[in-house]
Amino acid sequence: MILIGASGHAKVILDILFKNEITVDRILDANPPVTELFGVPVNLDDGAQLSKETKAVIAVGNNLIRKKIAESRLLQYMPAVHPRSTVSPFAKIGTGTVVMANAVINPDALVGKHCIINTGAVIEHDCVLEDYVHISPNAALAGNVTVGECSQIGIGAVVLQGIKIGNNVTVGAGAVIIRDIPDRVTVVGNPGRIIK
Ligand SMILES: CC(=O)SCCNC(=O)CCNC(=O)[C@H](O)C(C)(C)COP(=O)(O)OP(=O)(O)OC[C@H]1O[C@@H](n2cnc3c(N)ncnc32)[C@H](O)[C@@H]1OP(=O)(O)O
Repeated sequence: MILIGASGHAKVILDILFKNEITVDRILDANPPVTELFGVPVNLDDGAQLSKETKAVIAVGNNLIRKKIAESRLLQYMPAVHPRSTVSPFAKIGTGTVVMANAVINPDALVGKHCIINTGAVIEHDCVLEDYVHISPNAALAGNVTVGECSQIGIGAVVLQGIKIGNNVTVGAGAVIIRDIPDRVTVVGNPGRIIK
């Protein structure tokens, strides 16, 4: 297994992989901030081709950059699920998606590829998360919520049941979303209002 990205987010993913007794051989980073993380060497990512059989997780928090890397490098992307998260056997999570400690994903939720379900996040029944979504720590989606590609739900935000959130949306920390949100906007506050 390799990681792509050596940020703080990578530390959390390494911790999850270690807890699952998965060996990480190396970490690639286009601009390595360190030479090793928890004993795993960090190497310069010069864009060289890797075997398509290489198992990998993209440990990059920025949704658009994660998408760019996934689309430019065809590897065997793996999920990373913390053993103390709760993922229903009736939910689905896509390749490359990471699920942090204490997160809950309830039945019939569909979580796409390369998503981040961060620490303590709650994804209720029947939610649909498209690819490259990030649900930040302690954010909660009530039942039947839809979140479009590359959108981020900020730390501690809540989304009421049945709401549809568009693509490339940023929901600010602590926001309360009570109405559908169109594509490419930033929403903050309670009730959530569009500021950009
Ligand atoms: C493990 C991890 O760390 S995961 C990462 C978790 N991090 C997050 O969830 C961060 C979420 N990001 C935010 O909440 C950000 O503040 C954003 C994206 C909503 C806005 O950021 P920016 O685009 O830089 O906007 P900026 O800081 O200039 O604020 C614009 C206005 O919105 C207000 N504002 C910003 N964030 C919020 C918020 N969360 N709630 C209410 N108001 C807010 C500001 O006070 C400012 O108001 P003003 O124009 O009246 O002065």
